[in-house]
Amino acid sequence: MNENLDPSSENLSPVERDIEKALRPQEFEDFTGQDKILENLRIFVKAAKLRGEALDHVLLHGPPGLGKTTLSHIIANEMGVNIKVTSGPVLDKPGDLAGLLTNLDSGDILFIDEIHRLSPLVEEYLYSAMEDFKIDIMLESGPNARSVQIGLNPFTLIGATTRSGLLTAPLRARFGINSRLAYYDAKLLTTIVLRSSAILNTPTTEEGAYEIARRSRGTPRIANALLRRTRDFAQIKGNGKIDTEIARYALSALNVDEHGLDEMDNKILLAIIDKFKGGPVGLKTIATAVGEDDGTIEEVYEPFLIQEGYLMRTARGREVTDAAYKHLNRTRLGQTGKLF
Ligand SMILES: Nc1ncnc2c1ncn2[C@@H]1O[C@H](COP(=O)(O)OP(=O)(O)OP(=O)(O)O)[C@@H](O)[C@H]1O
Ligand SMILES: [Mg+2]
Repeated sequence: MNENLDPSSENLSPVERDIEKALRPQEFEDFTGQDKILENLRIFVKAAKLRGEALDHVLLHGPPGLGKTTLSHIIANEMGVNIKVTSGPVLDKPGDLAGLLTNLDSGDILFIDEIHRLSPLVEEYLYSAMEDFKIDIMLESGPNARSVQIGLNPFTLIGATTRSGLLTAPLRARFGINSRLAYYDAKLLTTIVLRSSAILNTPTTEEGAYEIARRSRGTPRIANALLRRTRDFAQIKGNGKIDTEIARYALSALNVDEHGLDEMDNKILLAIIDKFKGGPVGLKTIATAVGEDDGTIEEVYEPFLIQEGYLMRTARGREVTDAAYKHLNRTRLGQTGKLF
């Protein structure tokens, strides 16, 4: 994904990080879209609070930037509990996990990002913690080594992943609540852009917001990033206001394609068209052609291309649609290599 448009929070400047924080919804009320998921979560949170219990474990999956981390923090706020944040690759020994788990108060949330990247050893260690709120810890080492079982405060594990296909069945089965976030339509993203521009004190017309929204790849993170950059253009090249004209100007200066597809989206479609006559072609072959991991293509890029009608998944492999040819200004050739 284009780095400028998809800043993961680690490589943001302090100012940008503050902005990111200000834009992040804090309560169910501020979170736009994903209605079905929200509706259920509100009920589960309310019921758990009424019973004075920890919320059941939650698995959030879906493409990057759709609100998994945001939703986890909202759940903690709404439950009125603490949230400890870690990630799969960081937890490389069961001991790291034990330290975190034993420090959780009753009802607290442990958020594990990129949970598909847990090592098998740590994952197995997590099973009894999730199921019985118990873990084994090793006392001493060498010949005196022995393990004791200790009880944990009831807690909620929230796991987030962009690659749910990589989760093992036993881990997946231990989540009582399992939600897949979907891409946002342009209308929802317009609401998000308008909310963000209000927080940023940038006057924005509904049409201007829509122009940004419809070119944001169905993704709130990209919509917010494009809004911030468009705001810069509005300030320097315009009168500080965002309308359709300045939005179009900014988006074209930022090389954002008319339909919001990013570089990798277009690369995938072009490879299928130019190298494989539009398909069908296998996923691994596409991955090699564009130099991207096949799992990432399958779980990050394909869902959007399929949703937007550029790509089809068939029994014989991936095929592009006429819309893809049109989008990329290519002409579909017949089997003989001649034009239809
Ligand atoms: N439903 C929403 N309403 C308003 N803003 C949202 C919504 N979802 C996400 N955002 C905004 O988009 C940004 C990215 O969301 P978030 O970090 O939660 O995505 P993520 O799914 O955790 O992504 P990743 O897989 O890369 O970790 C947030 O900072 C937030 O400002
Ligand atoms: Mg996240």
